[in-house]
Amino acid sequence: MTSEPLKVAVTGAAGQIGYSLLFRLASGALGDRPIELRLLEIEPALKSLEGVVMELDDCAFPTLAGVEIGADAEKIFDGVNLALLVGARPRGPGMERGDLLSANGAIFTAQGKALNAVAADDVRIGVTGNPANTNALIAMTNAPDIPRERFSALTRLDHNRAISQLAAKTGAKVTDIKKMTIWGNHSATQYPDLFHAEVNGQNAAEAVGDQAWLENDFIPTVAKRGAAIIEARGSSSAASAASATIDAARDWLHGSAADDWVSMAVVSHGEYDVPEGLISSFPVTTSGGDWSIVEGLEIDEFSRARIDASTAELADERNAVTELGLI
Ligand SMILES: NC(=O)c1ccc[n+]([C@@H]2O[C@H](COP(=O)([O-])OP(=O)(O)OC[C@H]3O[C@@H](n4cnc5c(N)ncnc54)[C@H](O)[C@@H]3O)[C@@H](O)[C@H]2O)c1
Ligand SMILES: O=C(O)C[C@H](O)C(=O)O
Repeated sequence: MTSEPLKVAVTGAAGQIGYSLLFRLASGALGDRPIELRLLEIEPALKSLEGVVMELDDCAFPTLAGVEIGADAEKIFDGVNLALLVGARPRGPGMERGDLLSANGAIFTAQGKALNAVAADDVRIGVTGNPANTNALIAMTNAPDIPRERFSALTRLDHNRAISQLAAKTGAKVTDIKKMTIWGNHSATQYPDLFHAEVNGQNAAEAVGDQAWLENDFIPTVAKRGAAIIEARGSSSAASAASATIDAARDWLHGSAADDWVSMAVVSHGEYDVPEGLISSFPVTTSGGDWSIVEGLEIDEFSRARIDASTAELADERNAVTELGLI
């Protein structure tokens, strides 16, 4: 195994999510391999980022091999093995994530181009900044030399939220819950699926045995959790988003558990009739740095309608960013 540091870029590093994410990355959340952080920010935020770097230094983390900061994407992304694209404006109260398309889309055009030019051959790119799926699509389209399968958008937070809600409902431990799936967009149309999930080996929908709860409580609670947090905190989820960003990156690099799968928004090749080329959330397993969509699940009418609604929204977002000239 190489002891060369893993070069990890984080954008928006001086933001809320960055303030949690950087310390977890630096303290070994991705494993024992030393890590070199490459932190990208806009010029006005660099001073604040310098303060965060002082704090990173002060932690004396054994796994932190170096930190570089800057506002030039081509310098910061040079040779990176993992790029976590967090930097983007968050939504405020009353906004939908799709409202951020034009505000944030341009960031991902430029960053996709920069990654295409200078990232390491083995780069993996995880997009957390909203609207995450379509931002990942923009970055992917602007990076034609990087395989499309190296891009993903974060739906792991939704996945974790769904596990937590189901555990609370059934009295099970979160570790007793397997095979959770989030389908579609990281938005209010997402579909958290209990029909393929398991609680202690039992089908989750059967274990719950309460279709009204599933439809009127579970699905909307998970899908609208981001808005509930904005309403309560006055700003969007940060520590939980950082934690999910790490869960997703760790499983992508090191592999998912043998008896389980995870949710990742990845490029569709037409699986489950999701239109080709969209970045949509699927059940995936990961191994050796690659993901594969779990195939062969039976999709009933209830699930079909919800997957179709969310992927229709993704197709609309793709049309919108095409019209904006971003892809
Ligand atoms: N996918 C998810 O599950 C999920 C969860 C929570 C938040 N988010 C999203 O993550 C994003 C960041 O959230 P936050 O709370 O950290 O926001 P924040 O406003 O606290 O931080 C964003 C940071 O990005 C920086 N930035 C802006 N443009 C940039 C650019 N071109 N290059 C580099 N940095 C840039 C800003 O200066 C700022 O420091 C938002 O879009 C938010 O909606 C996604
Ligand atoms: O909801 C938001 O805008 C923030 C984030 O995407 C979340 O799900 O918490």
